[in-house]
Order: sequence, then C-alpha cells, then structure tokens
Amino acid sequence: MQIVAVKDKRELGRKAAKVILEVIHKKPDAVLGLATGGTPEETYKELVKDHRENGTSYKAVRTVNLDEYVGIDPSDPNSYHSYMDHNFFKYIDLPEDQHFLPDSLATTDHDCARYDDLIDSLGGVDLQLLGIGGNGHIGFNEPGTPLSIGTHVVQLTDSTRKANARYFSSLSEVPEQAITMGIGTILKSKKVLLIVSGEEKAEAMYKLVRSSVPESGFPASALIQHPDVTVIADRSALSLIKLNKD
Ligand SMILES: O=P(O)(O)OC[C@H]1O[C@](O)(CO)[C@@H](O)[C@@H]1O
Repeated sequence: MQIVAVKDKRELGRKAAKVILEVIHKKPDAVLGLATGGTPEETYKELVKDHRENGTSYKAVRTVNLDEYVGIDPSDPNSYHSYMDHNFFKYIDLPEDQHFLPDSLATTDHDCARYDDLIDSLGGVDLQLLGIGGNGHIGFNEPGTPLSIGTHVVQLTDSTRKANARYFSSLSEVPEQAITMGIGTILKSKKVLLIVSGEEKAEAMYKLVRSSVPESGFPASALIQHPDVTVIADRSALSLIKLNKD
C-alpha cells in the first residue's frame, strides 16, 4: 500500500485526478469504479476541468459505481445517480449507456449478483476510486461484512446514517439500507485508489495504517491484501500518523 500525503482536499483532488487520467490515457476504454460522498467532489471537479481544457475523452470509458441507497428514486436529488450526474457525468462526453450504478429499486440477491456479472462482462474494474467511512467502511460495507462478499444489500449503521444526514433535511430521511459492491467485488479491481480527507477520518486512517491482518470489524483493512493500492490522504486525515516522508 503506497501512501501519498497531500496538504488539503484541493491537492488531494488534483493528485487523485492525475492517477485516474493516467489510467484513461493508457487505456481509453478503461473501466472506472467510481465513488460518491464529500471526498471525491474535488476529484470530479479536476476531471471536468481537464476534460474542458485538455479534451480528455470518455467516449470509450465505462464506469461502475460502488453503491446506491435502497428504495430511493434515481431522480431524487439525494440518490447517488443524481450525485454522479451533477458532479461529473453531465460535464463529460461519457455515453449514457456506458455508466452503471447499482439499481436502488432492484435489490434481490439475483439483482445483486447481476451487478457483479455486469462488472465481469465489462472486463473488470481497471481502477476503483474509494472513500472511507469514519468506521472503516468502504463502499457501504459496514463493520462485520464478510471480506469475500459480492454486491449485496446492507443495513446502514447509525454512525453512517448520521454522517450522511448532512445531505438530507433530517436524519429520518436517510435511507436505512443501501446496495453496495462487496469487499470481494472491490478486491477484484486491478488498481485501487483510496482518498481520505479531514480530521473525522484520522482515526480510520490510523487504524488502516496499523492493520496487519484483514478483519471484518474494520472493512478497509481488507485492502492490505490487494497488490496495488494507492492511498492519497490530506494532513488532517494523517494527523494521528507519523510518516517518514511526504
Ligand atoms: O466522502 P464521505 O462523504 O466522507 O464518504 C465516505 C464514503 O462513504 C460513502 O459515501 C458511503 O457512506 C462511500 O460511498 C464513500 O466513499
């Protein structure tokens, strides 16, 4: 696991976009695994800026998102479908039929398995962008999730619902379930890019760096088994860690 230290969220966005762009430039029909939440917002801004200024094309790219709330209509402003449209898709030339998100309204075991089949049929994920929850979740894989699981429906923890309540008008509106790529799905990606920002992630970052065995109580620890993980973290997220060098 390679850790890259950056000053703040802006620099994190720039560095993360650079890693993603290297993948697209090398493989114009790359499959990108995408994440939502507050952390990747700057990354998407940088990618949009690059598209506008340098013309990087997404015409052949395919994207698969990590997760979506269960039961939320895709057109709801709080759906991850809307998040992706508003932060990224509407600004780039990615064809409509080349971006995929888990279906919030089709969540049987069969539907979940079909999402993994879809990813396999695209040739697998070349680069998976990830954020991390304060409790160590990746995607919406909450603590206790089996480490080899595929796409599945999860019951969100109170801490995750509280953390995400900032996007809703009240906590009671935050869905109780989500459909997410499993940890097994994530580990199949060829390359993983984990981005971590803010003091509220410092403890999770500390735990991740100290993880020596993957344990389901801290889902992000599964990443230590993966051969190609880059973590870009800002100063506040690294505040509990002493790094040898930047
Ligand atoms: O960047 P944020 O908003 O802190 O979220 C961290 C992670 O949590 C999730 O939003 C799920 O809660 C992930 O999709 C995301 O990567």
